[in-house]
Amino acid sequence: NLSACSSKLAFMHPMWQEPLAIPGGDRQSPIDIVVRKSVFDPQLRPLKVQYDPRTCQQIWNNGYSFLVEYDDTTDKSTVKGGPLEDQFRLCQFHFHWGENNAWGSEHSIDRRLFPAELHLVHWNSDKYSLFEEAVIEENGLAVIAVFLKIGKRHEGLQKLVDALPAVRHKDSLVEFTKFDPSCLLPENIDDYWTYAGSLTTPPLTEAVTWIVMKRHIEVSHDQLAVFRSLLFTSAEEQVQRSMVNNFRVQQAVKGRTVRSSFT
Ligand SMILES: NS(=O)(=O)c1c(F)c(F)c(-n2cc(CC3CCCCC3)nn2)c(F)c1F
Ligand SMILES: [Zn+2]
Repeated sequence: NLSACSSKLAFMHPMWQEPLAIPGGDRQSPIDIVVRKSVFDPQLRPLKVQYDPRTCQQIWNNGYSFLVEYDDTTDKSTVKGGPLEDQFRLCQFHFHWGENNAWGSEHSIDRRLFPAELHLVHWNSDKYSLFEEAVIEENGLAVIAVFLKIGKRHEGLQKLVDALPAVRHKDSLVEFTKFDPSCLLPENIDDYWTYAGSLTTPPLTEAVTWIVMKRHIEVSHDQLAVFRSLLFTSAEEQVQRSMVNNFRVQQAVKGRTVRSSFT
């Protein structure tokens, strides 16, 4: 059962050494979302997502995940509404996944883990002029999280899967264009949980408004297996390490309220 697996997770080697001092430390991510403790907020509006596939530029392996990066010099691919007061520009999306299908997501719903989790990273272009600026501000980023389940093949994802062998090693980069990330969103994006959190990778800054989708998407076993063929290590390193279990350990909720857009 999953509880046994999650306790086993505790003994797994986390992807990186957790820093001793964390900035602030009272709104860290990821967390377990306890559904019965979430609070319905009728003032949460529908999310407005507008992505232009022409802003898609490249994929690179940063040694934590593979990032699909977008041109964020104009407001062509944006998210607003929902819990957001401002407009946020898409800068990249990436995933977190496990060594098998029993775990891999960063967030969980009532302790239920998923085999993988998609993060669409946006920064507040109403208040800041660069991602690097926004990443240290408390209302700087908005990340949309979508859980992945194993099931039927995801046709839209296949173009991305086919490009992954070209970025197998850390620091490799390949041109990747005309990809519309809205194909990775569930049909219904009106049902989500939202809470104040942080980046789950360094610099772990407490800059993120998290928007966690209630509905998951399906990808095939073979598609997810290609994610696991990536490497944490660069081509020069002697010992190659498979890029798997690239999720952070879950953090204390510390009195935060998780709001839901649905009852
Ligand atoms: N899991 S997450 O929380 O959705 C998540 C994010 F939100 C991120 F912003 C990043 N992120 C990290 C950098 C390096 C920057 C290098 C310049 C200084 C700022 C960090 N680029 N994007 C990231 F890697 C990630 F995993
Ligand atoms: Zn992430």
